[in-house]
Amino acid sequence: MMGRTEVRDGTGGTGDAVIRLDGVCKVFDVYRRTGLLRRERREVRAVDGISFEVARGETVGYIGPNGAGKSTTIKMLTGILVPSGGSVRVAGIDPSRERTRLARRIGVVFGQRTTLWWDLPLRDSYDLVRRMYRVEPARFRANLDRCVDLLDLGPLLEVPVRQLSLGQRMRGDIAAALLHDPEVLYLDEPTIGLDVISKAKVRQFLAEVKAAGATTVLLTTHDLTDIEQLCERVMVIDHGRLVHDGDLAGLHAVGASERVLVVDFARELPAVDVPGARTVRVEGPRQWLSFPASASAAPLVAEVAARYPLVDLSVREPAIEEVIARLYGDRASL
Ligand SMILES: Nc1ncnc2c1ncn2[C@@H]1O[C@H](COP(=O)(O)OP(=O)(O)OP(=O)(O)O)[C@@H](O)[C@H]1O
Repeated sequence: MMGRTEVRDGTGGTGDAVIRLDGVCKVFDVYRRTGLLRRERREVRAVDGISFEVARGETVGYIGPNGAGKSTTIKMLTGILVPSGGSVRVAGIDPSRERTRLARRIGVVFGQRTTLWWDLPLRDSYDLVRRMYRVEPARFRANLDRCVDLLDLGPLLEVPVRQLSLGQRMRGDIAAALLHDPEVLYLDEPTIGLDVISKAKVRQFLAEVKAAGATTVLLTTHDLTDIEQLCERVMVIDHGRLVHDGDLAGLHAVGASERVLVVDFARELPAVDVPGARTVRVEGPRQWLSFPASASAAPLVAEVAARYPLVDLSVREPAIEEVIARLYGDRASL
């Protein structure tokens, strides 16, 4: 299952790993009231023996269904939570022991909440970041100019954060996380709730960060397009365990997932019959054709267009949950 080949050094790890987890666990005690004065203790193993390494400059997707343990992992990587077992190193630092020292070396973006100051204009928030991390002025200016340029922040710098749209705020948050040149960037759902244009801007910016090669990125998302556009490697966590570590194609192959071509014809037709796909739904002139996610849609589209009066089409990606459900279905039947 672990589809990655790693060159190990004598210390049991890869030479240039910036993030290193070895047998990491996090157990929460959860109490449930069972009577007037009685409560029952239950253990939740949110992370259950995870080991992986991420090399310098890699952008890795970290995905899984709700409650899988992604946020718990990221909280251990930032030092907010102390692991119940195993060891964590980020840039050579044990996060829970040296959280403040680590903070200078990492950047964190949570899609669900902002790290910016709500009532301050973006520019003032950035100035506070500069002072907090004691970023050298010339470096700060260069980083800010680059972010303003690539994230289109120019017209927003004087606007208080609370007046920004979600997409604008997210771009502002991403810039704030990078102004101190972190070696490692954690992105927790950076495109959640964004419109198509904002999503594209965020992805394009992250692609530039990746191309520059200096930052190691761990990306948590429910949007497979984020992964497809940014990550050669994807790790899947479910029930606190790593169930896949490899490329996205490998995940689709293992999960036997399917994409759906939605076609609109000029008129109602019986279910179409084209090689490499099966028609799974017909509704008036619209039909849904399922085909393997690992296959290209191009030959299928060409075939349909050549044989039928095609008016419009779109391709629907499988949801991560669906891929993982299949992956698990397959494993359960082994
Ligand atoms: N502080 C806590 N106390 C008790 N249980 C917790 C706590 N934090 C997380 N859990 C539990 O640990 C498990 C993993 O949660 P976690 O938030 O890491 O999942 P996730 O993969 O980030 O999910 P989501 O995609 O919904 O954010 C869940 O069962 C959750 O209920």
